[in-house]
Amino acid sequence: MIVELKNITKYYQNSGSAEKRIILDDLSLAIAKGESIAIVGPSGSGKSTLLNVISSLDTCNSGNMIFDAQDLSKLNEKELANFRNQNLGFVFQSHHLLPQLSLLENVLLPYLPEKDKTVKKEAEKRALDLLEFVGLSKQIHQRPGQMSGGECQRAAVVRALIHQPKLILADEPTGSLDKKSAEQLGDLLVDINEKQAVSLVVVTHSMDLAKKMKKIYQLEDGKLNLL
Ligand SMILES: Nc1ncnc2c1ncn2[C@@H]1O[C@H](COP(=O)(O)OP(=O)(O)OP(=O)(O)O)[C@@H](O)[C@H]1O
Repeated sequence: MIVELKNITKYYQNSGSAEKRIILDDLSLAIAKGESIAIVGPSGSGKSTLLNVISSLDTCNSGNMIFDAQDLSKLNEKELANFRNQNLGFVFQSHHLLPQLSLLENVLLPYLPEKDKTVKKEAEKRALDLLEFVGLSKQIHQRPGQMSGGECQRAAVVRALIHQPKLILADEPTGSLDKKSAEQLGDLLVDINEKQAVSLVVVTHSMDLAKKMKKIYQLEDGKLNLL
């Protein structure tokens, strides 16, 4: 398993109030290595919260989160940050590329402080290969403002992959795209999941995107149901 959530409970409680608002209710989930899953559910059902718990960006009130056989509850903040940097790739609804940098520079940004020339060269080779894989090899020197929304989002996927993560977490990755670009991005994520040996968790309102994943879970009343 790449991810095992065991009996996760997460609630919010206003200060001074005894009432708890339960978002994740004794929820368990196992994601196999190489698997792709979609999490769907009504607005406010806790999808982003769940994604944040999986990525260790958010804590839960009880339960365990195991990643690749490692119990994350045993790690401190600094160790968690290292864990995220090494193992996870994030794709958001907006691409968050820096407008003043070229596409290639954006993708290689995490390697800017890198002093080891071999590591840098290898990252550059990976960046060029991945940019070719997503069909952007001709645009590597263009800036985000000179590219379409779909192209920027594909570049954001490459940025998420550049450090060879084990798991990609995507929160509404097609939410800002038109139908055709959304379709292309969904296919790209599936292709990457299958060919780059990376597991994939996608949170979305789009059933078109969800259906491309191997499993679809519906989050409702704090519980996950396999559709
Ligand atoms: N820091 C917080 N304090 C209190 N309540 C919060 C906090 N963060 C989130 N919530 C509540 O938790 C619930 C779940 O939020 P979440 O963003 O996970 O839902 P979602 O399913 O991703 O929604 P959407 O589909 O609209 O993005 C919401 O009702 C939200 O208001």
